[in-house]
Amino acid sequence: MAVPVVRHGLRMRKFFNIKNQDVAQWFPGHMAKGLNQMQRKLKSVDCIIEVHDARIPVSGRNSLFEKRLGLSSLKPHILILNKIDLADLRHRNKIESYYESQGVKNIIFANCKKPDSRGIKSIIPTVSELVQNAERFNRSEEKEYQMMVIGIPNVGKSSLINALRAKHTRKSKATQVGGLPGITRSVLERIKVCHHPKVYLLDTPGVLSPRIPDVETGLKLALVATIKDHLVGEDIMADYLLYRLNSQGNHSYVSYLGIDEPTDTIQQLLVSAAIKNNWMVKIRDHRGIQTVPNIMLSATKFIKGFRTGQFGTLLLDDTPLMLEKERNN
Ligand SMILES: Nc1nc2c(ncn2[C@@H]2O[C@H](COP(=O)(O)OP(=O)(O)OP(=O)(O)O)[C@@H](O)[C@H]2O)c(=O)[nH]1
Repeated sequence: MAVPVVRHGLRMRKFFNIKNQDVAQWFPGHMAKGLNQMQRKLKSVDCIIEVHDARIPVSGRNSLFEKRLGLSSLKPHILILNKIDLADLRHRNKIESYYESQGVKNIIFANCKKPDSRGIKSIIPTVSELVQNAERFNRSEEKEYQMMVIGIPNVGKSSLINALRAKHTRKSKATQVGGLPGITRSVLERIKVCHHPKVYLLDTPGVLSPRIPDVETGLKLALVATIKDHLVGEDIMADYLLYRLNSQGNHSYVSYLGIDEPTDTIQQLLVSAAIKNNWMVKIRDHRGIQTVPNIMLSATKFIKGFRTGQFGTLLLDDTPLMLEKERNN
């Protein structure tokens, strides 16, 4: 346990620290195939659209995309930071300058649930401009543009395709959207998303980086539903969420869970929430059948609160961390 400090009126741990976590076990396997497919299709692509979750604007991007697909060095590349309805973007300019220092120039903040929003509207014009100003190699005779949408699982790639299609063709859903990571598994599907100019998109399966660099990154990926909950454990995810909320002085979980006061002890939070909400479970022990607080249900509800925006807009990456990373590079 790290040394406690008082932050935002709450006595809490200074660092998030869990021991003996083998982060490698959180990697879901079955992911390498997707990248090979994408690499094979690269020749027929004019622009790469990478979607990432704006709540983790810096963490968790797959470094293999850069290595295997070249990104901006080979083809025009746009980074879409999606789910801005759930993300705290007060420091949007810091995110942009961080990426600028990394050579990522084209960033669009978007909400793929709103086809008529500003971010979504700006995508096709940005793509057209980038492609017109780029060397199209073997595709210079082609009138149509083809883009490939890439990203880690569950960041909204299929939703982006549906939003563009709804916006520019007035057609409804073309590709399946899911709340669980890894919905898009099939071969790359080619979908028309705009008539003028003619733009096609290739949907791709979500591909995580094969190496999760540290426990915190793994927990952020799990909280934004990129790694399946059971691989990580809802109790650990809930503990990290509590730590992040408390660090930001966000105690809105108190009223959401109906508990009496903020706490930095996950066990206390889960037990009190279960008792207050009557989330109980029957277990059998040496004394017979007992009714006890269902702390796993509390953890699931707490995480759901985060994912559905009940604690307001949030950022799981720290802006100072970005700046520190920037300095170290
Ligand atoms: N709140 C919010 N939810 C979004 C947004 N975009 C997508 N989602 C939700 O995020 C979840 C995943 O969306 P998908 O479009 O299936 O994500 P994907 O990247 O194609 O997922 P994989 O196929 O697993 O790689 C779904 O529940 C979507 O409804 C957004 O801008 N805001």
